[in-house]
Amino acid sequence: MKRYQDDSFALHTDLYQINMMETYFRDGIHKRKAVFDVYFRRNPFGNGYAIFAGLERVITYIKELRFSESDIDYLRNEVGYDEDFLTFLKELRFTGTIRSMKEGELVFENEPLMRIEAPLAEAQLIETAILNIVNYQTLIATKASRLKVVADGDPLFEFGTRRAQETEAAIWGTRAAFIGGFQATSNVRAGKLFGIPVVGTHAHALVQTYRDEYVAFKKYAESHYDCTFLVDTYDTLRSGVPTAIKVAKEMGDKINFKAIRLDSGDLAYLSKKARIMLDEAGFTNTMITASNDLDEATILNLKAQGAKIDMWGVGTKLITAYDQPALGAVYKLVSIEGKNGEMADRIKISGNPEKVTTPGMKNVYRIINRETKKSEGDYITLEGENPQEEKTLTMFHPVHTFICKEVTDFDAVPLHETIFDNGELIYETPELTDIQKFSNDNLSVLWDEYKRFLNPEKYPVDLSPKCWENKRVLIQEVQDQVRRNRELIKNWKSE
Ligand SMILES: Nc1ncnc2c1ncn2[C@@H]1O[C@H](COP(=O)(O)OP(=O)(O)OP(=O)(O)O)[C@@H](O)[C@H]1O
Ligand SMILES: O=P(O)(O)OC[C@H]1O[C@H](OP(=O)(O)OP(=O)(O)O)[C@H](O)[C@@H]1O
Ligand SMILES: O=C(O)c1cccnc1
Repeated sequence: MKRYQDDSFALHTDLYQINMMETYFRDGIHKRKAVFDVYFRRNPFGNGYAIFAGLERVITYIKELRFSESDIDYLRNEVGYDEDFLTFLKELRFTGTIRSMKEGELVFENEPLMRIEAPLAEAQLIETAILNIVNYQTLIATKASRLKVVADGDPLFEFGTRRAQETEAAIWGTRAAFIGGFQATSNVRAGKLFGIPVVGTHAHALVQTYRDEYVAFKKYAESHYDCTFLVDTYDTLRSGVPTAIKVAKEMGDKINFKAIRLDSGDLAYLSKKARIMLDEAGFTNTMITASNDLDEATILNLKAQGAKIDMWGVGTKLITAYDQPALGAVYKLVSIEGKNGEMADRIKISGNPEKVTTPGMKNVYRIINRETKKSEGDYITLEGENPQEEKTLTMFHPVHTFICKEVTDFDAVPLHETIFDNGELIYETPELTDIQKFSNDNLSVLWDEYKRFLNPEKYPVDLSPKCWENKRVLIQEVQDQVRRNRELIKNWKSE
């Protein structure tokens, strides 16, 4: 096959999206307004919350969305669409409205992270890329936030590029990790692109190159002011730590003996012993960094063992979301314009009540108790409802409706921002450090029960009575329709 230039993201979609676009185009309904929700059904890693990330990349994708000449050539030559449809694709730009959670926002299961209102064909096309971006970045930001909670204020460094699922995952995963609370990265390109602080020690290769640990540390010290020596190449306590101390003493003020790094063995035992050796040599400010397949469970455990580790380098388990590599966010149609121009809500039924979609154009509010300043839960309304106007909010679980509470003195904080308004980008992405701060500050509205690392309490995400009634009516309508269809098929078979 001829090779085509990789010059656009428009084909970064599943073929079925373009096939559906073609059906809508042939039927003349491709310009009807459709509304889709992006949401996930289970918080990742058994966590009590997730951290939303990915919006910046979604914005760039939407802004630049257009089929290039080579895209059209490929579709014409290799897939075989007709010219009129190809002309439509060629002229396509995103003209819809996107409302979204801000990056760094605390988000929960079954609430719309993004709401896309756009001509049906456009909204259909962008599903795959949006999910691709948001699923991964939200997963990594959440993993990073879990690590931050257990690190309890210690600096966390992202070391994962070499183990990431390809280059873009490393870059955008690093950005997501920073949003979730990591302090720095070893990936220099991520530093350049996003302004994330870069950090680096040295690898075992340096010691292997000079063979002798003393020579290696000395050469490194002669070429760098800030020194972190990796002390585990041969024998951490008998050779690595004493050699690092010797070199630091010899170099005196010519270097800043910042840290040693432990990368194997029993990190609790070695760090305690190394701490004593450093202190006894007068290097009380020299810190200990640990790495080696760390994750939140290991860090928590090392802390429980009294490990004397000050900084943590986390690679594989963070950047690959090792224990749960997919978030599972979905993109579901919730409303569509009818022939008469009026919007008609749509539902998708499932045998599992938690998988039944919530129809209608919706908004999400965080209900903050004015007295405690803590969140009572998130509250999903239909468009046009304003929960702030209610004196008393009745919040009930959308499946187990007997779980119910009344809230009176509250602020209803809208969580969605308008990003694109009829195709026009009206949102300015904040500085990454502000996003990180926003993400960190947000955690203070959650009671500790929702933040705990193991078996957290389930955070309420509730529907307004109107939203719930709308869903109930649609379920009824679909059930009636299924019954009618079954009758028709029965009659047709017996004819
Ligand atoms: N005291 C400790 N308590 C709990 N887990 C630890 C402790 N010390 C190290 N670990 C973790 O145990 C795992 C040890 O893995 P592994 O046995 O592969 O490392 P290693 O043999 O020490 O080093 P390597 O094989 O990388 O040279 C790592 O995930 C590490 O972070
Ligand atoms: O363990 P991770 O959480 O994935 O963190 C990144 C790992 O990458 C490096 O090891 P590698 O064996 O690739 O190289 P090095 O030890 O020779 O530096 C580093 O020493 C860490 O162990
Ligand atoms: O700088 C480091 O210590 C580092 C960088 C990448 C991976 N592992 C360690």
